Amino acid sequence: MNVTKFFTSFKYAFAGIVLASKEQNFRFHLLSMIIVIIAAIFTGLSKIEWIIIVLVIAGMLSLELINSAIENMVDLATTDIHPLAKAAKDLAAGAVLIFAIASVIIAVMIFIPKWFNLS
Ligand SMILES: Nc1ncnc2c1ncn2[C@@H]1O[C@H](COP(=O)(O)OP(=O)(O)OP(=O)(O)O)[C@@H](O)[C@H]1O
Repeated sequence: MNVTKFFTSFKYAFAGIVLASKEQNFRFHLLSMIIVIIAAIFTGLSKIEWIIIVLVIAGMLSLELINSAIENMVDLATTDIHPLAKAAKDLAAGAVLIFAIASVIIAVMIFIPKWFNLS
């Protein structure tokens, strides 16, 4: 195993996250993540609820990075207006939207019963 190559790939992966942090959508997700973590700390979650929250946050941020990567690849492939370019970008954006909706539903299912003593 090449240790130098292994750590270099970490450097590039981290550069990707830094690059994404300049985008408005990613910053919105980062802000949401901070709010959710603060809410989770004050609400008091079980271990399994924390696991779900961590998975949802990681999934959301990862999906946003993949969406940005697809947008960049499409822009690199063509500067023309093309239905396939539109489809690629819209499909990626759709994937982000589906996960975002699921994340909100999961957050509501975890937090609301605790806040209003419904569980
Ligand atoms: N080359 C293209 N051909 C056809 N439609 C395109 C093309 N590029 C973008 N579009 C359409 O315009 C929309 C906005 O494109 P844009 O490149 O601004 O992406 P975006 O989703 O707004 O990304 P960002 O997160 O950078 O704002 C896309 O979702 C797509 O529907």
